[in-house]
Amino acid sequence: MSNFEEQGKVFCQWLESNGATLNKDIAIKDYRSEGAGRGVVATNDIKEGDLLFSLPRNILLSQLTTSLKDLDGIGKEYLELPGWSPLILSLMYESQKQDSFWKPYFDVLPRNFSTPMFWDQQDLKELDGTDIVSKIGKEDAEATYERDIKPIVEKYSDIFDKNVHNLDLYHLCGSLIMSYSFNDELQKAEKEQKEEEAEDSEEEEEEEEEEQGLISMVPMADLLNHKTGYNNARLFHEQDSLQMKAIKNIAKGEQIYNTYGDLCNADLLRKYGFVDDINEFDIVELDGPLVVECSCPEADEELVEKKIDFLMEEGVLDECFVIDTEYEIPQELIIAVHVLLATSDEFEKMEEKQKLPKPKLTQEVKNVIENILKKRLEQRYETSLEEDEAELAKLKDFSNKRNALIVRIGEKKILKKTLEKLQSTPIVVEKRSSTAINRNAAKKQKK
Ligand SMILES: C[S@@+](CC[C@H](N)C(=O)[O-])C[C@H]1O[C@@H](n2cnc3c(N)ncnc32)[C@H](O)[C@@H]1O
Repeated sequence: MSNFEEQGKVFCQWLESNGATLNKDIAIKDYRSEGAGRGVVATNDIKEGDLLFSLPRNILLSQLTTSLKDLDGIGKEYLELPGWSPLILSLMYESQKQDSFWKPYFDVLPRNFSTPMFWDQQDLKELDGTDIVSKIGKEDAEATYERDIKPIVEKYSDIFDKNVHNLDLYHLCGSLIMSYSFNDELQKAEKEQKEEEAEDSEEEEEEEEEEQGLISMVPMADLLNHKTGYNNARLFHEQDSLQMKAIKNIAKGEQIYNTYGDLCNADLLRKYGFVDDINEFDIVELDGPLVVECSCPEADEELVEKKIDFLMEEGVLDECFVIDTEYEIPQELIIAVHVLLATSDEFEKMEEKQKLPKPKLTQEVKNVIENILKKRLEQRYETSLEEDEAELAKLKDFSNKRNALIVRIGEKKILKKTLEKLQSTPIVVEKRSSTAINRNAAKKQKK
């Protein structure tokens, strides 16, 4: 038996000896040849609704279950850290503790990640032009390390070793949380109750309401891979346990897939380090500045700022407009372009009445949006769609370059198809007051 298999076996024994139950018709399987690490397979036919495994809450690893909380001194302090920091610190601690309760679990967790956070400059270059670049967040993560983690590690030198519990381990644990954790709603309720009993301050209650659940590591549930369109299992958060159940009939030999959400390839790559060859949830973002630049290239800056504020207040303009695999132009984008094209008189009226124009696709608006799509397609990427497709055909591995190419190709296809669809969409001819006529009238009045 290989070490890889042996670790899987020990992990299952650990689960069962701690109260978990595993359906006899499932098994852990090695999917490394498909670039997917471990996964879970049906070893016999499974029926929709069947329990695949049940996990008692005490095996979950969270800021509330880690043995860190029982150590003198530090207890309260790490729990008060914001965001993921309490769980990151818990993982940093438990992962290096030789007699950790979760040792068999850590032994099956990866130590390397293929997310862009860990790519070298050459691979990162492959992402140029895509929506991922601005979202990798390595600098923000490192700032959090300096602010929240490092001071605790240094302060409690009897618990932590700064040479071991360092930035590398922090990145590893942060990446584990990013790609393996779950939000446990029921534990959140318990946590709230406990903390409310301890401190009944209004401010804290407000903070907790904003939380989405208690972020936890859920051994075994996190062994399931994801494949868009193939989801056949779901985790149910019951009072005493977490239960993974089949949500479809699963035939013998099929892989059991959880869902990580309806994620586009850019998000799958950024958070999980893989992409789907075909992904119906792919999207492209058209960012606000590009829309403004194409709609009013020479307009007076003050007016443009006012228009942007107005659009944001009305909820039309956000950081970006999103187009998906339906290839439709968002109504909000059409409205935004109308507002950005408006003369100062027209805009004054909109502001006065607090009324947005209708999302009519006039010739002028169509031209601007075509230009936005062309610019996004032609100016941001260094290669063409055809070049990318030819390059992809040559690659047989699961490399970072291949993943980046698939993201680029997905984005470019959406842009091209949206452009084609827009070009074949008939325009709305305004009977009386087209924007252009309004503009001329406004100019005449001024004279
Ligand atoms: C929740 S874990 C699933 C278990 C994981 N395969 C393992 O060996 O530990 C999520 C990670 O599994 C891998 N993964 C999940 N689905 C995948 C897929 N369809 N193709 C490639 N890798 C996948 C990615 O590395 C992802 O970050």
